[in-house]
Amino acid sequence: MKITPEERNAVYKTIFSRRDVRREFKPAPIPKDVLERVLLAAHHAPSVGFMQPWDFVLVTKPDSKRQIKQGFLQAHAEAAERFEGERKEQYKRLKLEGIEEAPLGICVTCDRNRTGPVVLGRTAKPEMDLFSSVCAVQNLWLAARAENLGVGWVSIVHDKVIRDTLNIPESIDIIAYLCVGYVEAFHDTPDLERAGWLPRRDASSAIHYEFWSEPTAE
Ligand SMILES: Cc1cc2c(cc1C)N(C[C@H](O)[C@H](O)[C@H](O)COP(=O)(O)O)c1[nH]c(=O)[nH]c(=O)c1N2
Repeated sequence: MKITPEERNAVYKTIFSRRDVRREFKPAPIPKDVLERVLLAAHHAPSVGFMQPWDFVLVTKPDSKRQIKQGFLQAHAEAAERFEGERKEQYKRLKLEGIEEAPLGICVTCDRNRTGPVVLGRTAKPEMDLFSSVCAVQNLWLAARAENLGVGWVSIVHDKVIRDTLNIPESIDIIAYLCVGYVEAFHDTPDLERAGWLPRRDASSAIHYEFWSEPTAE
């Protein structure tokens, strides 16, 4: 099956216009068929040894969101102390989650024992199962964008809060907590870029031919 130029353009459009969304979530629920398509796309991610270590815990109860939001507030306050001076003040001004505003939360997990102790492709690099679940996150993120759904990844929460709130067993790793919902708009550039936190690196500085090369001073 060949991808047509129009289809290729749609893929690139989706990739380049995907954003991490923390604000402007609309409360409208996500139709079941739309959510099923997005989750099916996530489930079709690549995985080491085809172990498919992920699960998706769907969170809609206000009480659960409230608990996770409380966890965010605590971790966020701790995080602020790690920055200094103006950077700290800038950090505190950033909006870094939409836990209660988004109609849906999705916790993506990784079952590191899913297919037994020896996994094809994991023998030299055991962390490959975790990376596989991250591939599922990215598939979900892009499929959601193609459905005009915003996704925001919230990692400023200790695992224990999410584990306790969602009753996730100790044997399962927590990979991501995602806020999902329709949004007012997708911005052209990342929030952190617009806020002056960091610029996008020049793409060419990330590409090295054959050997590692230090970035040249501009
Ligand atoms: C593993 C991981 C973890 C986080 C993020 C991303 C990833 C990949 N990002 C989103 C991040 O800030 C964002 O992707 C970049 O700023 C680039 O913006 P776009 O995603 O292109 O809009 C993120 N954003 C945020 O507001 N709160 C958070 O806790 C996190 N955590």
